[in-house]
Amino acid sequence: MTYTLILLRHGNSDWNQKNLFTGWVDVRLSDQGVTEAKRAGELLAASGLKPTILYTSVLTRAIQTANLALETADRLWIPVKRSWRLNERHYGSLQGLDKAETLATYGEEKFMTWRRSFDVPPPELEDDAEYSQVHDERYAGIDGEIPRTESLKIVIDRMLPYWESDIIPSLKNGDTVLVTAHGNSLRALIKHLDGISDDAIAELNVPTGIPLVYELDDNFVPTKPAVYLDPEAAAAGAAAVAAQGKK
Ligand SMILES: O=C(O)[C@@H](CO)OP(=O)(O)O
Repeated sequence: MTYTLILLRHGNSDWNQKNLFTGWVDVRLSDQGVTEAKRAGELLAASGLKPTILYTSVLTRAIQTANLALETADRLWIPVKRSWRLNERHYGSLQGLDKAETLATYGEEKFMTWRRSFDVPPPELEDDAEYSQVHDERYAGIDGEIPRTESLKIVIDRMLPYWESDIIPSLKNGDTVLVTAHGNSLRALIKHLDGISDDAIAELNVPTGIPLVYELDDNFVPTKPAVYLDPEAAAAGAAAVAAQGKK
């Protein structure tokens, strides 16, 4: 028995376009992101893959992306589950800062440690800061504290319980699962699925808006390398993410 899992990072957002650290700030898709999301739906339809359940974060850019992709693929009707556990990594006090300015101010080593180290979170965001989420009603019911910052390790620790409790049961049920989430929450899931080391994960970047398809075995381990439905665009998109800040 094999299981099909499709991962999709949201399309380019307004803040991706402006080159700002985003994290839990609830920005919307840019026009480019809308186009990317529709194209993701075209790629899904052309591949013959038919998602039967959708998982998203509770951030608008992921929800918009999923809706546009599924509408394009004529599957807007499938059941949906959303969880904050699929949210982007909380970027702490970097949320809202310009990536190029941050790089220039703090230097490459610190910038890359904050962006891509496994377990060093950026400084915490103050509760009264403009881009804090502590009073956001969508997080009123979350178990435990709302994060003030997160490392990739912390994202893995809050995302994996949901993978186990909800997404794996859907796969076991025979569903073709579409997970629409974020650069760093998907890096967390890919690290787990592909068994990538804490060091090597620094090099992995996820492009916006291109479905990544896994075939998993009975132990939910990939039977072969996952495939982007547009490999060329995915490689170019991942390189663009890696270069953020340097322009
Ligand atoms: O700003 C963010 O929230 C993320 C994703 O857009 O950026 P980065 O790729 O720098 O982790």
